[in-house]
Amino acid sequence: MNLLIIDNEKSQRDSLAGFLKKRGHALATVSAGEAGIAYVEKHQVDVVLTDFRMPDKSGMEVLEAIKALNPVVDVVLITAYGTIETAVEAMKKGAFDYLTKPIDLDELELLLAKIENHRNLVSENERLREQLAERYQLHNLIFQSREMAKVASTVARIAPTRTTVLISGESGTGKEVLAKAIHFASPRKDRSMVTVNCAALSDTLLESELFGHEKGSFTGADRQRIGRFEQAHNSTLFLDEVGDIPPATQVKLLRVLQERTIERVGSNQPLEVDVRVIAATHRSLDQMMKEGTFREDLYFRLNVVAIDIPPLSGRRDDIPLLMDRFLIRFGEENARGNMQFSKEAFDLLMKYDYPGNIRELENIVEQAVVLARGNVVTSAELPSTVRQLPLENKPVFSSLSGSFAEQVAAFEQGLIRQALAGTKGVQRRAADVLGMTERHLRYKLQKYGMKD
Ligand SMILES: Nc1ncnc2c1ncn2[C@@H]1O[C@H](COP(=O)(O)OP(=O)(O)OP(=O)(O)O)[C@@H](O)[C@H]1O
Repeated sequence: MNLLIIDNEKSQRDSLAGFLKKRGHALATVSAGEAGIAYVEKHQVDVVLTDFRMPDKSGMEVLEAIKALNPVVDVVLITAYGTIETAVEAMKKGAFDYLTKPIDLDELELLLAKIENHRNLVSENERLREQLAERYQLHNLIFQSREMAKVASTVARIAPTRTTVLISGESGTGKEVLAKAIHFASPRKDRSMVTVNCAALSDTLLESELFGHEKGSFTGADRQRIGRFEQAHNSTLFLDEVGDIPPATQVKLLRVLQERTIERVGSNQPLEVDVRVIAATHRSLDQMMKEGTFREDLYFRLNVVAIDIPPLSGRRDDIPLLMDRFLIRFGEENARGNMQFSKEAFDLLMKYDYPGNIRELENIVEQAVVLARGNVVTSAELPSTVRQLPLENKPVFSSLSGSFAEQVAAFEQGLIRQALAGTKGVQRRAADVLGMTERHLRYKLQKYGMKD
């Protein structure tokens, strides 16, 4: 360990130092309290052995100062007059222990072994806690909004189980990202998550995709095929766009979920599978169920835990963090170094509604990074839908030309026009809005030749 001895008596310092060096510790010595505190401030120290009575500071003051600087340092007080009171006070202030003079070297050695043991345990605990935190830090899921924190806490609760989860949310809100986050926070994380996009396949193909088929079971089935359920054995199966599963396949899916066995198309041999199913939909299954296009029994099987991801416009607190992370990511991917948004680009992106949700934000930032000339993304690189958003703090005049008087006049006219537009031309109310008398407003209108 790294030890520091603080003692004003040279003989005591030297004898302790000699002994401790021989025991393999790294050692520093100082002769006063203040110097000891300064040393701790600048160096890595594990244990401080400090004398109790010193001319400049008491051992108790040294103890307090060191603990305030770095609470991880263990402090041992050395006192000539061991009284219960001093011991109690020292322990209360956070000393690891105290020793009485003359120091019994065996006792000192035992004490240091105890400290070392304790420190190892503490760092082991910290490591375990970090590992735990890492596990609960959701894989690739960026958020800071309260809405998503709620989602994340549900995920943390249900991830370790095998419960079926139904994720709903608009397109691009991150349903697949969330499914992966659940998978990676689950005990199944060491096997890959298997994904099926149910909307992308025709009825027959979807069935064989999900459950596999035997050779010759239908035209074109020229060899046996392992289905996604079998592939996802002991892992997670993500059924994206589950609302698009046709009714006949819905029945089969329901049976698999109930019985936990599958049959390949063209076989009646049941195979047991242990699969956790996460389903996602951008459609309202609730509505589809009412309309009779989605089976009620399947809906309840899937909807054991329901997670609804709000659209990005409903959790605007996530926007700046996502902007920032995407800027870093695309900056790195395109070897553009440290990128930044100009103030105007930032304000516009903060204002936009993102009908395409996170996917749209991601695309906008990627495109802007690619188009940017230097390291700054300006509003010129943003799509016109974003660029054309009105910004309240936009200057009234677009260029600084003309004399001071001309610019002030233009500014005043702009304000007056805006106020009149807001009050549908009613001058009395416009004057109120502008905080001037009606007479003053009329004077200005006349002065600028504006329509009365
Ligand atoms: N919380 C998030 N943090 C980081 N990236 C995200 C997050 N949510 C979504 N994304 C990104 O946004 C894009 C869309 O996400 P994803 O494919 O998961 O959405 P989806 O809801 O499944 O969309 P769809 O319904 O269209 O399939 C992806 O590129 C993903 O990386």
